[in-house]
Amino acid sequence: MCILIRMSGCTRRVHPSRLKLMQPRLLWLEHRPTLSAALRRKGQSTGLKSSLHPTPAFPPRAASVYTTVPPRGPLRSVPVLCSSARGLTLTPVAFASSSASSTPTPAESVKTDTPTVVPLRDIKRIMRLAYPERWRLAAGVGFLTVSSAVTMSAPFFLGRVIDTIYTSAADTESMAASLTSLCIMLAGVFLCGGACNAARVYLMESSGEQIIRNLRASLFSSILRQEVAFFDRNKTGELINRLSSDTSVVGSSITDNLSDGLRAVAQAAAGVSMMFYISPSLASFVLLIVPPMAGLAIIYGRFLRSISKRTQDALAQATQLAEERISNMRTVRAFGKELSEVDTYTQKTDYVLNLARKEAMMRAGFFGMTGLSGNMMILSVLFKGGLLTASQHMTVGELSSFLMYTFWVGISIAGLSSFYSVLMKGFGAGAKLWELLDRKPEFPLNEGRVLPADQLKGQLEFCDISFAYPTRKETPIFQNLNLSVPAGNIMAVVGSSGSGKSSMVSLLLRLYDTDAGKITIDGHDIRDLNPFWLRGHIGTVSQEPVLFSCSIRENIAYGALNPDAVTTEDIYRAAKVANAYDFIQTFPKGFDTVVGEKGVLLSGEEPKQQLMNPKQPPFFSALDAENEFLVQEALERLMEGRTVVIIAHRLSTIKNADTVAVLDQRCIAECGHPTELLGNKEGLFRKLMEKQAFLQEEQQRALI
Ligand SMILES: Nc1ncnc2c1ncn2[C@@H]1O[C@H](COP(=O)(O)OP(=O)(O)OP(=O)(O)O)[C@@H](O)[C@H]1O
Repeated sequence: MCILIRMSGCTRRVHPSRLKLMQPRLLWLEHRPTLSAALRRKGQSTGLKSSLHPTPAFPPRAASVYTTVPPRGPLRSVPVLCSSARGLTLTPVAFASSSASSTPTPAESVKTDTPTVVPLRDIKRIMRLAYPERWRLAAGVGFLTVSSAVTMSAPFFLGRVIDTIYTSAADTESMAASLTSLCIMLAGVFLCGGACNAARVYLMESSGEQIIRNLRASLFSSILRQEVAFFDRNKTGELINRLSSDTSVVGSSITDNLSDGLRAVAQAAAGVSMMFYISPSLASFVLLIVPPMAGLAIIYGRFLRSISKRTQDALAQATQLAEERISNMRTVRAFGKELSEVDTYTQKTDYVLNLARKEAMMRAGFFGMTGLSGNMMILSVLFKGGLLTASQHMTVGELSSFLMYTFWVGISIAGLSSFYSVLMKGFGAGAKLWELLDRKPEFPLNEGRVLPADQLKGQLEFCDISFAYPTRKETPIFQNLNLSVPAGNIMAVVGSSGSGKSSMVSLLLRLYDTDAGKITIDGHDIRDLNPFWLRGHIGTVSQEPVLFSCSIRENIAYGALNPDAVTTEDIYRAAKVANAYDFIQTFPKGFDTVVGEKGVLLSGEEPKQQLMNPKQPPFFSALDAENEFLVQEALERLMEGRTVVIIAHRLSTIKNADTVAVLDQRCIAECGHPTELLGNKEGLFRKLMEKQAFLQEEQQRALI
């Protein structure tokens, strides 16, 4: 449909390659955001910038950007060739907006209250999660029942063995016969129990992993569907922590743990029943200890649930910090902040440690109590059971069986308390996950009108637009902004840093909705259009290149609607249209060169040409001049017949535009043909251009 171009103050050209696989009607090229812009986005003052040098209207940029737009077909992203200190890189760029991340306001953050009782809906959520695995889990429970029955029958039969030894001690032969048959039978039963136990563990663990995987997939899908403002409020590291750590805590709380918990319940129930069967009076006496222990377990479980939630939140914050610093390592290194960042991270992890210590204290007290009560139970059995045996009310075998059941019941109660505590941890960690999973995005991803291809001309209208970012409602970016871009025209948008050039593009891509006014494409309000379709018809090219850590081939194919259906010929054709084919072929692995995260490995790959002739001037600087022409040419080809919005600072780029719009004071202050606007000596555009020219001269002089 149309093309949006954002360009910086230095050399920049456009290079078409991935866009070959798509058909945008609008392309946007963007420059690298400045430090001042980054600071502004964080809501900080720009004092640093003004103390270093006067705020330029168009700050000089460090990198050149080459971008291309493909011809027909659905557009998802745009490859960018970027010549910088790292060398020349090729990148797919889907959205070039330099979005700001700002601290979530308490009202906007996901709620964090922990109710003291597990709400029924949380239990239902957990059950729903386990539902797809119901058959495996049911089979697991079946095997569990058999293996528990075997385990719990063991003390009874072992008691019989003891009684056989004692009662038939006089008749050695019959004792040996009974003992042999009993032992053979018991060995068979135990073998069967062992097999059932193994089957139970396998079924429960594999369905556990499946549940965790389903949970992660649903969560990731829910996160990716959220509107862009959601990501301004919720930080990447935190979301990643939810995806990795919280899902695992929740998943294991309902699988391995559930399996162990069920086993503990079954064994405790069977054990208690057998204790009553053998000696009701002794069982009533021994089990008096259970009610106080159960009360203690409930209090402990509640504490655990709340502390687990706090621990997961604290961990998410620590991960957020680590993610942000590691992904901006160059900035950290440039400012020599490694040690202070380590301190900050250590403080965050210290907080996690403090919470873990509190949990450890409670755990120590609780498990100390359960251990003590278990031993007290055994002691009481020996005491009272010994008296009953002495008074001939119990045989030695019965006492032995009873003692073993007491052991089992003790172990099962300990297992139950551990099950309960892990389950409570799961509920604690799950609170935030449910909110993320249930969150409805503010705008739909793939709903709304789709215009027939023949109706699409690419006329853009910004009508009375007022807008402020959701995280900074008090700072309006636009107020009653009006701008019209006729279909097929090239419109250059200029303005000082922070005047809202990128924000205009974000609104056009419907990354945010306007507060008032509307944006139309061929007279259709973009809010009525399907956002997925809309973005598919807008090519955006940013100066800030984004490469995924896979091969150049995969990076180019990323732009296609169905990357798996893209053939090698498609990739080569796209690269040729972008004038990037020869350049890519110079790498030893050609299109299979793995570019590494953000493309860093690409600069490490020495092109063959340089390897062959080390005396040649550095490859990239030689290629730059050549590429400048190639990319410019490719871009010009691609701009034909499309509406193009260029965000640029250099007069050489702007003067080819049909119209220039100058952004100032939250609206379009001047609009007209570049020559006409330059003719107005008092005009804002003229002043901006003079400042730019001055800066370039200054730059040149500094370089000399
Ligand atoms: N996601 C965001 N959340 C909050 N504020 C933002 C966001 N993105 C940009 N801003 C703010 O909006 C204002 C306009 O930013 P924008 O990036 O559109 O300006 P620009 O003219 O493109 O600037 P530059 O040329 O320096 O990139 C700035 O004050 C910026 O801090």
